[in-house]
Parts: sequence; C-alpha cells; structure tokens
Amino acid sequence: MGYPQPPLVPLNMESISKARADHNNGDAIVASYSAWLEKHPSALNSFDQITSLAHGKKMVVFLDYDGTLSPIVDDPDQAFMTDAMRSVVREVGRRFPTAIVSGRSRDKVFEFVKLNNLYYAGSHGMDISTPLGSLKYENHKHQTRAIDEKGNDVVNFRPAQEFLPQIQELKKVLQEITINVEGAVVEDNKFCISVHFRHVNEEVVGILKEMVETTMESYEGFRISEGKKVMEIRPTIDWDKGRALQYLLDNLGFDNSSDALPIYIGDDKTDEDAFKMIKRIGRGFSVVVSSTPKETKASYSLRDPAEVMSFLIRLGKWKGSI
Ligand SMILES: O=P(O)(O)OC[C@H]1O[C@H](O[C@H]2O[C@H](CO)[C@@H](O)[C@H](O)[C@H]2O)[C@H](O)[C@@H](O)[C@@H]1O
Repeated sequence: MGYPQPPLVPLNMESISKARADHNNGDAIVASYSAWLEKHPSALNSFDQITSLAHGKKMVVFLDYDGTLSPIVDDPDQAFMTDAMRSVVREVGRRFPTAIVSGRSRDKVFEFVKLNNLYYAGSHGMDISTPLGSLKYENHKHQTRAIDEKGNDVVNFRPAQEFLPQIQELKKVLQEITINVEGAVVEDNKFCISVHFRHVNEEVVGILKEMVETTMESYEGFRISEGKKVMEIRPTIDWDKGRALQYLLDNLGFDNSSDALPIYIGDDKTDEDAFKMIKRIGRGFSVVVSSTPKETKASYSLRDPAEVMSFLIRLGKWKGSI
C-alpha cells in the first residue's frame, strides 16, 4: 500500500522566479546584517572583551525603555516589560548603579519598570530624580529639593521646567489639529510630547507631519525629532539623553570618576546622543538594539530585548563572580 501523496501544486515560471527572488533577497539581508555586525559586534559575543575592560572599574548601567526592555508594540500604553526582564533588571540594579533613560515621562516609565532600586531619567533625560544625599553636587541651577510620591526626600533635576506652561498649551493644540486624523495619538511625556502615527494610514502620514511641522513654526524654542513611527517634540535646550548620562555619571559620587565606566543600551535615534557622549568622554560601552543594519554611533549591538535580557543576566552573574 502506497503512502498518500501530497497534492501537486502547479508551478509556473512566475512563482519560480518569485521564490528565487525571495531567496536571493533573504540572502542579501543576511549578508548585509553580517557586514554590519563586523562594525557593531554583538555585545553577547564580545562579552569577555567588555568585562575584561571593565575589570576593576565601577560600571554604571544605563537602559532605554521602549524597544530595549520591552518590545515595540502597537499601543504605547501596553508596552509592558515581562516579569522575567524586571527580575533581571532588579538584579543588575543590585550590582551596579543603574538608570532608566526614557523619552516617556518619568512617572510613566516608573509605572512600567516598577523598581525602586534604580535611577530614573524621563522626558529624554529632562526629568531626573535622585534620593537626597546621593549626589556629589546638590546645588546645580536646575535642581530642586522635593518630597516624592512615596514620601522620600529627593533632588529633582529639570532643565526644561520653564517650558512647562508652553508644553501644556502645545499638547492641547496638537490634540486639536490631529483630532480628525484617524489613528494619530498625542502622548504627554511631561517635558516633551509624542505624536504617534503608527496607526495612521500611510497616505496620510505626510500630511500629518506637515500639519505638526507647520504648527511648530509658531513655537520658537522647540525641536522635532523622529523615532519609531513617532514625532517627538521637545524644548531646544542643550540637554538630551547624553547629557543625562553625563549628569548621573559625574554626580553619583564616584571618588575617581575615571573609574566609572558607563554602559548604555538603547534602540532609537535619541539614544544616539548617549552613544555620542560615551565616545566623547572616551570610556564605556555603547550598545544599539537592532535586528537590521542601521546608521549608529554605537560600538556594539544586540538584536532585540530578548538578547538585552541575556546580556544583562550575564553581566549580573559576572559581577557576582568577581
Ligand atoms: O526613549 P524610549 O523609552 O525608547 O521612548 C521612546 C518613545 O517610546 C514610546 O513609543 C515607541 O514605543 C511604543 C510602544 O512599543 C510604540 O507603540 C511606538 O510606536 C514607539 O514610537 C513612547 O510611547 C513614546 O512616547 C516615546 O517617545
């Protein structure tokens, strides 16, 4: 008795050449990613090299949130990190000074991460809160003492504070002009605003961008940068994620700052400012999270949040073993 035969699929020249093209395209993508990896080697494969350079130094860990600790998802309000990732970050925070540096408002990113043993820099670094007594300099012009929601004495660093009334007004204007653009979402990130277009019809995205750009022409002192299907609007002050990294690094009270070695992991354009800062200060490690080749100043790479988690697990174990 013979085995049942699969139905015969009729092949034509068109389907054969499409399959060949897909195959060749796949090969080309793999080849270009491999070429990119030569320039930005995997931080996992380079782990021993990283830790040997970090030996005897005080490593300080900086982590972006969206696309780094949580995968990019359709709804910004649902960008949860897994409990497993949270445990790993908690462990890292126990072993190294660790900061979350996000474009989100500080409150919102804290709601996602929910860890008390970390530092938080929200609004692209324009909102940093640190426990009173933890900083070397507590008389910076943008610092104010406050009591946080949990009743702790903290030092808030908010270099864009004076822009707050304008940002609130801007939020309302942006909500009004985008109200009829199906899928557009305006997100309040306290010292900056995100206009999301992930769910806007592709043919309308250009019009939306133009509307936002035209509106912003009447608001001096603001800039627009573009992230993943999002326009990020923030005050044009000399402050970004790189400056936030520098502020924390200089201020966390390391006796000899040349011993402090930053490692920054992030996936988006605004993280490039932190990669540039690491280059400028001439020590530390910059790691871009990307599964496709892209222009970056980062030295190392990781493909996705799953690889970020594997890397952080190894980092924690390494510190525990020395
Ligand atoms: O600095 P980050 O922590 O990476 O924040 C950058 C932006 O992240 C969020 O938007 C991005 O992630 C969303 C959830 O995965 C996704 O839906 C959206 O398309 C992405 O652009 C956040 O909502 C923005 O406000 C941040 O500016």
